[in-house]
Amino acid sequence: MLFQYILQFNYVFKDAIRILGLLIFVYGLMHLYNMIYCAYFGPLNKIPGPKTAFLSEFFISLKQINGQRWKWLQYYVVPKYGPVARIAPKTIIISDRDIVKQVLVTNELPKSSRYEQLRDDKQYSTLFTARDREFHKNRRRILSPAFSIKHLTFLEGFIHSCISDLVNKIDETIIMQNNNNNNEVANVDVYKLIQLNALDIIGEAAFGGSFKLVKNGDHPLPKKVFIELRRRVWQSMFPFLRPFMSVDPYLINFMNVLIKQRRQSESKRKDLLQMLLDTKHLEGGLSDFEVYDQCSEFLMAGSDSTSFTTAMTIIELSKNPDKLKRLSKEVKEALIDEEADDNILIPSHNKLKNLPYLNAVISEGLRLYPSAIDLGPGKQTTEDMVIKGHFIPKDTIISVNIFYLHRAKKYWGEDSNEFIPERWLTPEKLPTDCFIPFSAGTRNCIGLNFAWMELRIVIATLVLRYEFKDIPGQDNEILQFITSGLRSKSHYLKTKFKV
Ligand code: HEM
Repeated sequence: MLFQYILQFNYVFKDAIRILGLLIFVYGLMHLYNMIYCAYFGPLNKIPGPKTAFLSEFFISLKQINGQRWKWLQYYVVPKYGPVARIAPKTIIISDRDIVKQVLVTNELPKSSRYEQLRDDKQYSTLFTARDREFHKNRRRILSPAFSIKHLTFLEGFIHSCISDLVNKIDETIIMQNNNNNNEVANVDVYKLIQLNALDIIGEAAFGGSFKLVKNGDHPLPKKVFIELRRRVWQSMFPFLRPFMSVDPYLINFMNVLIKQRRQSESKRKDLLQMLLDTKHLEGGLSDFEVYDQCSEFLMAGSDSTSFTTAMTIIELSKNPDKLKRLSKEVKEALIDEEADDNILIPSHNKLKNLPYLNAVISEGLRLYPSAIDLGPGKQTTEDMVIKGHFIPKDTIISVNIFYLHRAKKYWGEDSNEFIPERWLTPEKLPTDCFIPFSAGTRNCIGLNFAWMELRIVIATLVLRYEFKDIPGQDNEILQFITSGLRSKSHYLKTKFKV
């Protein structure tokens, strides 16, 4: 009896396995058919591009993981396939000024669904990851006062206090390397220090106080936030990993304590954190979780981006002594009657904001080294459309090639890859619509004014106090994950005090 039962169960079990196998096979076949159909016969098949990349997102995800996606696009895909190229089953990259304008400004296409994967909690969007037009408009309206010209004066104080740490650190390095002789040259890792300085500034502006990274070299919070960013990038590329990856409780605890302390404290700093907390009573104001989420976003969006441009601009100046000299002369003359505080002169933004050569140098830095090389997660079409003769079906993801627009010879001339700030002194001759380091349209960077202020003050302080000379032969390979940076995370310059 038992034997018969086992035998019968065995038959049923085997049949079930066979049916399951057949179902999996049919599903696989359908999936393969869909993949091949979408790749080579679907509505995007007229757009040129590397054929293997049409089959699956996997190819581009692999390049994204090791930071090389941008190089593949700039030096292989765009030269070979032109201004509208297909780089994945449903993704194209555009490298044409008119098309970019249409996508970002005229049609204002919404962000792609990939931004949802970058959220901590899929239900809660931040300003950066918002897709719904109305939600974004409302959130932007609420957050804009924190970045307004009026509020920048409060934020400027935070920048100043962090820059004194930066200057003290560089001074200390010069003095230490030269056995207390102030007139000698030292090798200073300017790239690294500028990166730490930008994090300290965001710490001051959005987390209640500087992380003191320049001074002490370490603080767990920024490290954890960047691990968190990596987690989100991974889950955006491989959504099935989401259930296995959770946010580090340290981050939430840190912010919870900070928010609680701030709510209880009498004296309120006028920083970004406070501005966000004060929205609680407004319509559409932020909950405590959203304040935490938004501040973390400022840290991710506002530190590496600003520090990359600042550092690369200083590195370019160190390779171009005549331009460095011209800039420091302009800054020095503008500050002739400014008093140094504790022997450190950190210029006020008011004195710097209209200096033509300083602005030209920064624009050139932003042009050659835009931290958002292309708007990777992209925009998404909401209906079929024709762009400059190309049929683009609904739900296509469109990546915007900022790097190409900034460097194309056809827009900027034969010297487009060279660092020539002078070109900005006659802006009427420039293709300014091809200059979009902060993106364009309603989804442009909310931190634009803050970033410009930081760039001006940091660069002016440094060129006023030090002479820099490049040390050739260092690894200058750029990697791009969400923002870009040097692979080596360091670049040394020969640095000495100005006489
Ligand atoms: C040189 C420095 C910076 C550059 C080049 C830059 C660039 C950009 C770009 C290209 C975007 C559009 C991204 C997209 O569409 O996916 C953006 C958006 C954004 N940036 Fe920046 N950024 C900089 C500094 C900052 C700073 C300092 C902050 C904040 C403290 C910040 C916060 C944001 C936020 C919150 C958004 C989303 C805005 C929205 O969707 O309304 N950025 N930035």
